[in-house]
Amino acid sequence: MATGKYLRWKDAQGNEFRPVSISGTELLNDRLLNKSTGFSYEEREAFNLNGLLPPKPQTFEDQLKRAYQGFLSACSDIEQYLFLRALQDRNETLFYALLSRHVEEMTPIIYTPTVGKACQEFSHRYQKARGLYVTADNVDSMGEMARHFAGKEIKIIVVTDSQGILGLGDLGAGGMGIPIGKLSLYTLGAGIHPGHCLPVALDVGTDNQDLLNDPMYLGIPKKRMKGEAYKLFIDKFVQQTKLHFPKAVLQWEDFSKSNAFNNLAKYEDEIPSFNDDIQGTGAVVLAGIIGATKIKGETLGEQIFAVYGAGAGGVGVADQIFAGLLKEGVSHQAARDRIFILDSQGVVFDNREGLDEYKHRYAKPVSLASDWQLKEDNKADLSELIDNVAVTVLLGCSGVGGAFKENHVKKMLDYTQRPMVFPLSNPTSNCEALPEDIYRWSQGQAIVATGSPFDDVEYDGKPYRIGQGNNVFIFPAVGLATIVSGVKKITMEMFTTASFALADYVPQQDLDEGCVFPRIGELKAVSMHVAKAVLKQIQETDPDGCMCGKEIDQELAAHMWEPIYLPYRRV
Ligand SMILES: NC(=O)c1ccc[n+]([C@@H]2O[C@H](COP(=O)([O-])OP(=O)(O)OC[C@H]3O[C@@H](n4cnc5c(N)ncnc54)[C@H](O)[C@@H]3O)[C@@H](O)[C@H]2O)c1
Ligand SMILES: O=C(O)C[C@H](O)C(=O)O
Ligand SMILES: [Mn+2]
Repeated sequence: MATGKYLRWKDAQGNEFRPVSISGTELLNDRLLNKSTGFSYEEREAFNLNGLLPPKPQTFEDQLKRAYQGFLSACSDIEQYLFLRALQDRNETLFYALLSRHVEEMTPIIYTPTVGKACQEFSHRYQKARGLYVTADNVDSMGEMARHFAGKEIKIIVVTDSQGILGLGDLGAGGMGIPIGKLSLYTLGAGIHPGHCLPVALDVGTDNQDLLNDPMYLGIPKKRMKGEAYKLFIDKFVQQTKLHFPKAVLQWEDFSKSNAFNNLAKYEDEIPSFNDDIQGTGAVVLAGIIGATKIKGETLGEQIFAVYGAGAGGVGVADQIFAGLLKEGVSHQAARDRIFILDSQGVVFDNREGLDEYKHRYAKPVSLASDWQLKEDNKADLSELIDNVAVTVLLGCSGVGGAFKENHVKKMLDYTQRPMVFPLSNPTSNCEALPEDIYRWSQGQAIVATGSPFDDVEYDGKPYRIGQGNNVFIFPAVGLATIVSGVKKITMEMFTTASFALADYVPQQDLDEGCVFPRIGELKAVSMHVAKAVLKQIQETDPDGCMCGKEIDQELAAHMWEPIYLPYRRV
């Protein structure tokens, strides 16, 4: 639990209280300690708050009511986002209590899809400082910057360089919205104390010309740092992080594909870290596929997979499917043979010049297509792949809205009664197909999941709930398990375990109705279930290691933060 200013103590009678040493406006301006109108008469007296608040203290429930009214009176999704962010910056306890009472309604506001718009409009909507902006000019002084967070014991950092924000691309300094949103889900979903969370934006410039042309742009108005200079900068950032935030787990988020793979490979043995787009996405998608195979009464090894989009998400998904196939006993070669990846040039064949390193393992021999009818020799697009290969699982990680068409889904029905069609790209406008179209094209037979949230769809008089295949069902749990256990390396096996645990969580009734993911409203229960499974695996893999002799439930409970007010006593 939190140290320093945010301690929880018990007195001799067993009454819990928080020892607080600050007072007056300093206390009201501390987002982790502020109770605002919730300070009692006694606390107002003890903490020098007289005259600083409207006279009548309010109950927590009334504060929540007022906050919810404020949320509802905001007239658009972005206004609601700004309302919630402002509340978060004033009073985190109230913010998380409100969120936890309205998870389904508010997650799409603080997270995908609205957070995408907030990142795009960042410079025009900026309100208050949060997190760290690390640049080439200040990276060497991270020690000094870290002092602002002294006493908070940073345990989880989500960092982006903003080059691949969702499917929206390079958003420069505006990408900061993503670490802030992801970390809110760490607290909401995994109970991590908000004081332990640090959002970081690495501002290395931007290649987004619209931002560079915008006089209001708040980031460094220069082209992106690249090559050796970029690598050196990232290295400095990691070394400084290890030094000044020695307890932190590092989550890489929304880096462009090559940097995503390179940074992960370079540092995963050096600092407990993972790339959410690669590994979190891989695990969540495998879970959905496992659920769908249960619906179909088939195995993973009976499927043929087309992963549309061969970047961080797509190759991460391919890697995790590969691991799932191996776990089922399928051979390396047979597993590779069943996974096709496509990028902007179509199916990845081995005749490509300058093929990116991370795509090699799924490149298919071009001879495979020798008898395919192709518009262009040795090149196959998605239609041509599905015309020639009995694809049963179609996964979208391309960021290309509307890329999945009727002919793709219809053709899959020739190969299987229940095709899996997961358009996973975010935000909503980048989704490869609308769920209602997929149901129409497949006469309700497709098993559908999307990355962004969608309302239920009615087809042929029957309602369908659209499962959200989003890494939110994985990263808070894996991050929590890492923090709780103190493991030094986050492994592929931890993600595979998380994936099977998530699949296990989905009740048979949901599967019967064709839905392979839990409701977002269950995020906390899901995260606890998945984190437990990962902790168990850590314990079993290394019985003498960091989880030796520890009771998992107790360890988890000791890390849980609840958004409630404790009485304050002056120290
Ligand atoms: N649901 C989730 O949890 C989740 C997780 C991660 C990423 N995503 C989404 O996946 C998308 C991609 O993210 P990323 O981080 O992998 O990006 P990325 O840039 O690393 O990869 C995008 C890939 O799509 C390919 N592509 C682009 N245009 C294409 C086209 N016309 N046809 C086929 N392929 C094309 C690119 O070549 C690249 O291989 C984004 O929209 C993102 O929101 C979703
Ligand atoms: O942020 C999300 O909603 C999921 C994922 O990390 C993405 O980049 O799209
Ligand atoms: Mn992401």
